[in-house]
Amino acid sequence: MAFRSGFVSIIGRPNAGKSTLLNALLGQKLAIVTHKPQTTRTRIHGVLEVPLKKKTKVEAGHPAAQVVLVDTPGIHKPDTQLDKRMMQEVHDALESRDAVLFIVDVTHRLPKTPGAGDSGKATGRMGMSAAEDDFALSLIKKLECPVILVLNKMDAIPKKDLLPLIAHWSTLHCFADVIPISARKKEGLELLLEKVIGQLKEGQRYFPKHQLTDQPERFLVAELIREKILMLTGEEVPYATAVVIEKFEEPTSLKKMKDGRLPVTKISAVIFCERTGQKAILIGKQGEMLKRIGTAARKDIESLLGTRVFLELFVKVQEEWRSSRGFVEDLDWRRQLEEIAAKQAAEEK
Ligand SMILES: Nc1nc2c(ncn2[C@@H]2O[C@H](COP(=O)(O)OP(=O)(O)OP(=O)(O)O)[C@@H](O)[C@H]2O)c(=O)[nH]1
Repeated sequence: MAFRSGFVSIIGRPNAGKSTLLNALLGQKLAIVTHKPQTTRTRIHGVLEVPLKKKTKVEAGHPAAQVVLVDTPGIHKPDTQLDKRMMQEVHDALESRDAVLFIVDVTHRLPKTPGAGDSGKATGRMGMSAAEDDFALSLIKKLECPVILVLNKMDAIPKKDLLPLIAHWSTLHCFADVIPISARKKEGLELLLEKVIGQLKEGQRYFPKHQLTDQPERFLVAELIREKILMLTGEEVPYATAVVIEKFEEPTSLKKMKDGRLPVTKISAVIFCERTGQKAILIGKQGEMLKRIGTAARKDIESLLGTRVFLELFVKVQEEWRSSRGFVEDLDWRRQLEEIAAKQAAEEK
């Protein structure tokens, strides 16, 4: 069976489990995950190498493949410049894809269908939920590539609820397949992969075999810091926060030092927030909150980089940055990368 390859975007509403699915398929934490909606702000490429699976009496099998998975921000109606940027990332991720995984959180109650008892009109939270589903569906309706419906969080509902869910979603769109999974428990992923590879065309690798992502480590580091802020602070603070790495000094060698300890990566990061009150929360009494964020992030960064890490964090106020187009665009890691390259080139001259 010839090698297959392709780009597969994972889209869905905030909190559906897109990042959890990406990490589960890759077997490695690439995207940050929290219980808070709108955790993911940019699209993340995760490169998955899948070995050949031979056909058996019970399984169809599949050829070897490279699947480039694209995690995206949750689909929502944009409000601020940051929201607009996040939705642009979703639209970009839907451009010329080989397949799309439309992921749905099955713990969301289904809106009532017309004629089922009362007026049939969904109101309140449920009505809003139906409107958000409609908005998400309107994006996939325009696609020409196959869309697989992924019913996630099956571990959290009774099995008997599956059929009504399939019936409901099948009336809304003609999906290439419907696969129930639990991304958290890693259930149903084999079948999902089989179906995904079934949609890919024969072709060469897009990325070298052992490359996990196109996102450089310094940006993964910024995300790990943001994840700890999301986990440790409440209310509006996490949403008003952006992390920018200002210094990222890697050790010259990854070999252990003479005293047997691992070498050190020196990192400085700025945490931007919108108001002085938020800054006070992020720093905490006698710097206690910033210390907790730093300690938690450092542990994860050390296991990502395989070195010890010296991490310095600073908090700065940038009023209403989420509504500033220029600031939001500067946060884009692809743009930051271009700027770093330009700066280095200027220094070398
Ligand atoms: N019970 C259960 N919870 C899950 C499952 N998959 C994800 N979750 C939880 O759902 C929450 C959201 O997961 P994420 O992976 O961050 O969701 P997302 O779609 O990437 O979210 P956004 O970045 O906000 O768009 C987290 O608390 C996850 O642990 C699952 O299969 N079962």
